Parts: sequence; structure tokens; C-alpha cells
Amino acid sequence: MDPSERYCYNPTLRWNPQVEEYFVKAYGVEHFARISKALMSNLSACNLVLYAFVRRHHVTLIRVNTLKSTSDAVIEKLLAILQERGWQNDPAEGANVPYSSDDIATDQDHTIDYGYKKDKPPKEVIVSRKCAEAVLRGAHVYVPGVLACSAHVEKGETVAVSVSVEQPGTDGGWGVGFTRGTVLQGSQTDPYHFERSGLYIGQGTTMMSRAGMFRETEGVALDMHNRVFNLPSFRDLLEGDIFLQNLPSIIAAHALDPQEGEKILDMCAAPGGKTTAIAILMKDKGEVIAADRSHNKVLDIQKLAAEMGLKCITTYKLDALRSVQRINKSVCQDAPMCGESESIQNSDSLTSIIQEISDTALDCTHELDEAASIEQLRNKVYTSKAEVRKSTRKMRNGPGRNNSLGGRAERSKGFLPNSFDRVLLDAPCSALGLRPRLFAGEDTVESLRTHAKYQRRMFDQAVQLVRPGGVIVYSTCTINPGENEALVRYALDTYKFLSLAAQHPKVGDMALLEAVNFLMDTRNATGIEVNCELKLNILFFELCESNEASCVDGQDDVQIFEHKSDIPFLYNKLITGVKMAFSSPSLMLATKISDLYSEQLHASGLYSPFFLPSVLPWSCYYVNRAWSTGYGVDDVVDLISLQQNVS
Ligand SMILES: C[S@@+](CC[C@H](N)C(=O)[O-])C[C@H]1O[C@@H](n2cnc3c(N)ncnc32)[C@H](O)[C@@H]1O
Repeated sequence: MDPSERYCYNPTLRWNPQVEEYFVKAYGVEHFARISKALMSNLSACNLVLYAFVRRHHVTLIRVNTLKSTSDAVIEKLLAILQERGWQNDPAEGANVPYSSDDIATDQDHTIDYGYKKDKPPKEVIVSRKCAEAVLRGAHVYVPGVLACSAHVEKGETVAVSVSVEQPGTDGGWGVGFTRGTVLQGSQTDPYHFERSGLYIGQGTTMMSRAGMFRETEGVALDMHNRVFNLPSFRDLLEGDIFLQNLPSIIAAHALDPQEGEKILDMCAAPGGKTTAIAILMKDKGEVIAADRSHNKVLDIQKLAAEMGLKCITTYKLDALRSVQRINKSVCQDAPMCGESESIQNSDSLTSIIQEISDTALDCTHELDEAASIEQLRNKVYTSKAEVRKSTRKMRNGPGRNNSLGGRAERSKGFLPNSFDRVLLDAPCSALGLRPRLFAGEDTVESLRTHAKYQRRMFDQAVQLVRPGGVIVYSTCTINPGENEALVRYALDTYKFLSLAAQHPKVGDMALLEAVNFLMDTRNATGIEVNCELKLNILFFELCESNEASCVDGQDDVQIFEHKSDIPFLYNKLITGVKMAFSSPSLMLATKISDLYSEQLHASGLYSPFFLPSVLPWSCYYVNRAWSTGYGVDDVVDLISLQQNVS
């Protein structure tokens, strides 16, 4: 291999072998390989179809707080700020010209010349895997993320940045086997020299010398001016007006379909991305109860809600496994509120199911509590050291973001059954759909099972809290069928009064187009800005091209879709938020794009043979607590067939 070839980005995702075998069984070899590849991209998981079309111009999605601003105003401000900060798209990528179908079909990542010369390798920095994953999403490199650096590096130099990904250890586990502060020679004797081939994520400018990187405890070590994914950083931009959010999260709030004046429960709410999306959809009218187990994370929700100016959100510290208030019958006899819930409990055959499940849930809670306390005991020594470090830092830096707010997270004792119109259960999960991901070996089949068990117990609580006729949305950010399809199977088998409802809009395959069109149509049809926008980074240059933008902007002629070569161009206009008037574009556009790009859809790893969002790395299920079973028959059939594959 030519030594210069190692300086590129071409990672392979490693899994725990048993987990890999399980997923291969569930998805098939090829499909799982495509998913694995897609997971290493920085596109948000839901951009599966977009990926096929804009893969050269990786995507950042922003949700606009439409109660505070408009998407047009946000676009204008962002453009100005990013231009001022010197963010540029790469002209070498042909970004400034409208796409032809050939362009779209070509898969070219942003290639970087790291300045390798024979026998004179570039100066380098190795960063930790977690740091690299953040860089791929648009972050800079902070001091704690730096693991190794070349000798004689001073402030202001350009360095090649690679990532150290966990490698198989001799004990059967995984490890990163070198000491922080190692001096790199740019030679084969460097740590993980061969393993790091193809793991170069960009070029950075050093913000401090090599000595500083290992002496300081915080601060930016490298300004990442040239990343393999050419994304601008949105850090600290337009706080309160925008929220960086992946499309599936945006869609989850839409699928819940919250209405003004309703009472909604978000059971695992921190940091509040979906909570605030829900509140905005309700125009801040009604009641959104946002609960989370972690005190500090509840403060994060409060902070975000305050930043966004949302008043209808009430936060609680609450363990989702204890969300249903336990009713003491003897105390309850005279209490009207409790009496109400008791009469419901006694009313029909639901009583026995709920009671039985409730007991199981409590058992599970104890089990998990026990596990947690064992874990705490194990960590006792470690925790106290961490505490010492924390207080040293505090003395130096002040009280920190949350504490300086003087916030307090009120504890909740749980809620009475049937209290909510809608419940969102965005459950803690194995997160195997979060992107970009450079390593997936940590999860074992056992840990996946534990997640699933935990989620079922949470779902048991959600079922009791939603009123008859209400809606539960269950979502995860994992590709594990055990946490997705299997939960839906469990829900339908256990609670005969639940049925799957049509999810609108859907994500994935053609469904993503439906989602895009839904958002755009809502905007066009009502003239009101919907609270989510698909803003891609290509927006920034396309909008600058005033001629082109106005050329499309001014036309409300769908004839233009008749020309094959116009479709990618128009599609990009559509997803970048350029306003167009359509008569009935959705179906036609979707069909044509699907016809033209079926191969790319497959190649992107994002094409789903099932029309189920669940085969994609993000899943969002919509379960309607109705007493009928009219909905979702096809979905259930697919679920069953997938189940059989998995078992
Ligand atoms: C997937 S995240 C939620 C993300 C959030 N819905 C959003 O969109 O911003 C899962 C959350 O569940 C919380 N969590 C984990 N176990 C919990 C429990 N037993 N009860 C309540 N929250 C829990 C975690 O603290 C974490 O914040």
C-alpha cells in the first residue's frame, strides 16, 4: 500500500460477534452490511433516503422554534453568521452547481489532502473515538479528547487528525492500548499505525502547543477547519430560536400529534428535544409533563424550555418504572381523585391485566434498583475520586451551567391511571442507530436483552397512564428488533385493547419523502410555518444563487417534474426549503425519484424491503389505545414475519 493512502476516511464498524450474528439473522447479510456502513456516516439516521441524494453534502437538520422566529428569519441569520465565520462549502465538490442525475449517483466524500510527502508524513494528532464522533457531527477537538500528538507541535500549525478506535484485547474484551501523551513519529512504530489507516477524520489548526494539550484540563485543542464531512458548526448559534434535531425525533413529535389544550406525558424527556417540539406543536397551550430519572437532566429540560420561551412544560424527576401512582386502598376510600381511578380499576377485565403487569413492573423495578445499588457500591471508591476532581474544577470554574441557574427538579410520586391524552415513551435504549458511530462492540446480546426488559416495564406504565382513546408513541434510537418490533409484538399480545395506528408522517424508504412532503405541504397549504424544517447545508449555497432560486421559486408549474434531469435539482430545492407551489407533486415526485434512484436507495443501506420504519435505525411506533382493531393490519403482518426471522 502506498503510504499516502492511509490518510483517508474509510472505516469499518466492529460489533460484538454474537450481536452481529443476531442482527445478520434479523436483517440478512447484505442489508445489515448496508446498515453498518450507513451508521458510520454523519447523516442523521432518518435521512436515509436523503442520503442517496445528498450524500456528497452531509446534512445538518435544524428545527425552528416557530413561536419565536420563522424559518426564513433563521435562514437569513444563519447565513450571515456562517459567512462571517468563514464557513464555506467546497467548490471542488461542485456544490455550487445544480445537480445532474450523474452527480447524484456519484459517491464522493470530501477528500482532504493531508500534505503527505515521501518520507515526510504530516504532523498528527490522535483523538479518542467519542471525540471523533463529535467532530464528524461538526464539533472541534477539546483537550480531553486528545490522546497523542507529534513532537514539536506549536500553536497555529495544521495537523492530520485520526481516531483511535477500540481494538480486540487479549482478554477477549476491547481496549485502546496506548498512553495519553504519546509522541507520534508518523511511522509504523506509532500506536495503532495500521489500525488507524483509513481513520483520518480531517485537518485541524492547533489552538495550543503539544505541551499545552496535555497540560491543560479544558479548552479547544484543535480548530477543525477541514473535516471529512464538510459541515459548519452550529454550536451556541441562535439559542432558543433553533434546535439541532434529527428528523426521526422531529417526526416522533408529529406522530404523537399533540393538540392544543391537551395533557401530554413525555416519560423519558431529557434533554427535552421532543418535549419542546411537542410544546411548540401545541402552540404552548395545554400541559406537557416532562419527566426524567436524572435530576441534572431535568434541569437541562428546564433550561431548554426557558431558552425557547415555552411555558406549558412542567418538569419532574420521576422514574418511569414508577410513573403510575400507587394507590393505597384504605386511604383512598374517601378521596375523590383516588376513587375515580379505583372505579376504573374495578370496572372490567382490564383490572386483572393491569394489576398483574403492575406487580411484574414493581418486581422489575426492585431488580433494577438492586442492580443500581450494587453498581453504586462497586463505584464507591471511584466516585469519591471523581468528586474530588469535580470540586477542584468547581473551585476553579465556578458552579457550572445547571447549578448557576439555581434550578430544582421537583420529585413526582407518579400519576393516576388514565390521566393523559397522549404519552410519549422515548425509551432509553441501546442507541445502536445513533450516528455517526465508529465502534459498536460494547453491546452484548445480554445487554440488549436487559434494555428490552426495561422498556417493556416502562411501556406497562405508559399503557396505564393514557386514557381510553388516547395515543402512545414509543420510540427508540436503535436498530435492535428486540427493542423495537418485539416490543410492539409484546404490546399487542399483552394488551388486547391496543392496536397499531397509522403513523403520520413515516420515516424511511418512500416514507421519508412522505415526511418531507408532509412538512412542505403543511407549510404551503396553511401558509403557517410548521415547526420543523429540513435545512440542509446545501441550503447555504443554493439560496445564495439568487437567479436559480428565484427561477424555481417563481414557478408553480409541476410540468418541470416531467424532465428526468430536473428531478434531483428540484428535489434538492424541495428539501432545502425553497418555497414552491405544487399542485399535486407528492406522489408523482416520490414515484419518479423512487424509479430513478432505486439502486442508490438500496446502495445507501437505507432502503427498506418492509414498509416499516422499524427496519431503519430509528423507529417510531404509533399505538392507539382504541378498542377497535381497524388499523395497522399490514404493519402487524410485517412485524410477525420479522419476528419469525429473528427468533
Ligand atoms: C433517549 S433519551 C430521551 C431523549 C429525549 N426524549 C429527547 O428527545 O430529548 C432517554 C432518557 O431516559 C432517561 N431515563 C433512563 N432511565 C429512566 C427511568 N427509569 N425513568 C425515567 N427516565 C429514564 C435518561 O436519563 C435519558 O434522558
